[in-house]
Amino acid sequence: EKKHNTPPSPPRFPLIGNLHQLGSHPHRSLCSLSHRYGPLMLLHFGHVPVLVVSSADMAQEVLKTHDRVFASRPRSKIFNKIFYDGRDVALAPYGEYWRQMKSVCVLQLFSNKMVRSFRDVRQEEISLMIEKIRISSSLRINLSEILANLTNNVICRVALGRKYHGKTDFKELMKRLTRLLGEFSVGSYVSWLAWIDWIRGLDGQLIKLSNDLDEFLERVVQDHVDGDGHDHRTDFVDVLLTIQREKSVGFEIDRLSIKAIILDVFVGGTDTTYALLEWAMTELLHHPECLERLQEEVRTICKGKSRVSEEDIQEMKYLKAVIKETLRLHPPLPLMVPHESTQDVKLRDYHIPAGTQVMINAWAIGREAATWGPDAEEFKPERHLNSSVDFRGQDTELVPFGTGRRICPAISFAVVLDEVVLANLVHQFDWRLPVESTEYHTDVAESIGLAVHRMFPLYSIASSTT
Ligand code: HEM
Repeated sequence: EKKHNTPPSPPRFPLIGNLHQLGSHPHRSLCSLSHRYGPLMLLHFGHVPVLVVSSADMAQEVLKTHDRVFASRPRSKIFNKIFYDGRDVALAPYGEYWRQMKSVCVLQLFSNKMVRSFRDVRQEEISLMIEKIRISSSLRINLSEILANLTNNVICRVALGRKYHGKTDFKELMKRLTRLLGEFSVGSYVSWLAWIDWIRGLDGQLIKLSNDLDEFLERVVQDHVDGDGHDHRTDFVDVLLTIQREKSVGFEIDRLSIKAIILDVFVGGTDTTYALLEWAMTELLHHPECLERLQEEVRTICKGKSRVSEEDIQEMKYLKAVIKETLRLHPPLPLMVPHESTQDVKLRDYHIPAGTQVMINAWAIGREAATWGPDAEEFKPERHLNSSVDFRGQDTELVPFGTGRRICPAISFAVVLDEVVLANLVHQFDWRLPVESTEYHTDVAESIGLAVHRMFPLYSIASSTT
């Protein structure tokens, strides 16, 4: 029998396979490896074979041509413990349950109508943020913290109907969750032995956290059932409870599914949406000429207005280019969410067996010189002004939200929020870096974990223009 052709693999160690090559920023290490071994590599994380995709062409093959074959997710004991055994959307295996839940997301939770209905939530939270910045005008502020709070507040109000403060603070739970998931992510598989020890230590934490999260979500859903303590606007829990009551989507959705979807919204939506804003401000502060150009656009279109509205945004071409360029260089989920194949398939000349895990390096694809030219590493929003390449799923050159069946269902939701926040920030204030930080920060350290934001907070100085 003819031997199957497998994609090129870097040499590996017994037991750990290629884990030692990942380092703390796997998207970067995998990108370098792909320069040597090609856009389709077969690595081994421990004993698990993982296919790594690092070019727009190969992403086209995997996520477009063979979309259906690669539309499942690897099962992970850890993630399943937290995410209600894959009853959420993001980690559900490909199949009927996932299809129904995804369509609830696309048609009901993140529809254009729904996104529009939260306009005043966004505006109110932006006004609160602007006031907070204004009282610290000319002082050094922790902009990262301000942006993280804003994102968290908006998503809390949209999903749960109100902000949750207090001792069993949801924010605190989310912090614990992100930290734990980050530690479990490939970035921390430092060495096999250390890894085993450390899994043991984390196990207890995991069970405790998963119980705390469930208790919190249970309370939120029960509050909604009882009609307690949230505002009159229809939030995500309301929508899901209505579907449950009316059995309106042709399948049973129970309380577990509701809690699982809400958890997805927080885990998938908060850090990502925040990271995009933080990177956009970081790049603008390092490229004053871009900041100036953006300010000129925003201030011309909103001349005489006290704030930027969501209609104004539609005309702001440079603003959209800034967001796009930030997503290209800093995709908040640089390795997206892992996929898994459900059938044997041939990719180019390679045989890929069913059950293969796949990582798509959106970060590497955004920096490919073949697509983006010799200045691919540079922040240049102008490059998008006369280009039709977009991130909404049609072009595999830019895949910060993925593409194909598993594409992020909340693109508009996230982008509208980030655009209107960014426009208001530069409309109301002039911005600069504190003197002591301008020199070192040309290559800003990235955090470790699934969603990549800055390792250290962005401090900056705002001066009010009004
Ligand atoms: C800038 C912000 C965001 C980015 C960059 C982002 C990126 C992504 C990516 C890369 C995927 C995986 C695609 C794939 O596997 O092929 C994804 C999936 C998903 N995202 Fe987002 N996302 C963002 C915001 C949000 C928000 C705000 C929400 C919810 C409120 C959300 C909910 C989801 C869900 C539920 C999935 C799973 C879809 C599925 O498995 O079928 N995302 N997102």
